[in-house]
Amino acid sequence: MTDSILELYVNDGLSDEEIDQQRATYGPLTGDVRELIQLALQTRVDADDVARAREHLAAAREILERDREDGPYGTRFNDSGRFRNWGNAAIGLRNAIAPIGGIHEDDDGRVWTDIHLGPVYEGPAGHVHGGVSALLLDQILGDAARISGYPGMTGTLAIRYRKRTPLGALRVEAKLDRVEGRKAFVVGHIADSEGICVEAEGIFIAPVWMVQQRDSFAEIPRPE
Ligand SMILES: CCCCCCCC/C=C\CCCCCCCC(=O)SCCNC(=O)CCNC(=O)[C@H](O)C(C)(C)COP(=O)(O)OP(=O)(O)OC[C@H]1O[C@@H](n2cnc3c(N)ncnc32)[C@H](O)[C@@H]1OP(=O)(O)O
Repeated sequence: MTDSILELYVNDGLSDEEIDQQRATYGPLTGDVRELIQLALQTRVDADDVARAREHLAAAREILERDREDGPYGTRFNDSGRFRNWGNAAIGLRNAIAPIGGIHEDDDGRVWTDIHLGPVYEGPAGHVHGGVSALLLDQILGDAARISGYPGMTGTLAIRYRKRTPLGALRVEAKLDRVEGRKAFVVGHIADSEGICVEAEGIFIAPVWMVQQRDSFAEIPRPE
């Protein structure tokens, strides 16, 4: 069965140089917008200054809207096999709400990231929103499955919030536990400097269309 999700896996024919150029152009824009999101929450300037700042933002929007796409970014790749999921809500390079900047892989298959969650990810006062923790774990557990050779969609994500997760510096990590047929079982956690705050077990299931696509690649593509 052809799955409509495949229509969002597109070879856009860009050269590696063009991809690098896009990264250099749009990455810093994402960083600026990320800072703006936090400023919108934290600024204490008065109404006149807010009005002036909004005029500048309107001018910036007018420029950016001159040439834009509609709809989701999807997953794009080129002839040399570089994959981009730059719209991804957890890790996308062009997504200003994505909290993860990049991931590390260890030789033993452990995947981890060190992140700093600012006040825009707040749930309980001063602490991380539980849904944001789930977002982080879904991504890093999914990446651990993929990097171990078993990419899949999240079938089940079981989360145990063991203690409150403070905003600030956190480590998120995950590792493949076992594989049964099309199901990859992955375990992971979020920790602060004093230990584990949130634990998770995920079951990542390779849909049939993904198994077919995966088999046509020499190795599982690494999104950038
Ligand atoms: C050009 C392609 C390139 C390929 C390489 C790609 C690189 C990929 C890059 C990146 C990878 C991803 C990294 C991202 C991380 C973030 C992931 C997300 O946030 S995903 C969004 C949230 N998840 C969904 O929206 C899923 C929605 N659900 C579904 O699509 C289906 O239900 C799916 C695929 C999960 C299962 O559907 P079925 O039709 O394949 O499953 P059936 O055939 O019924 O069952 C297979 C086995 O799985 C069990 N199963 C089915 N559903 C289950 C579930 N929900 N939980 C646990 N087990 C389940 C069944 O009991 C069965 O087990 P038994 O083989 O009998 O032992």
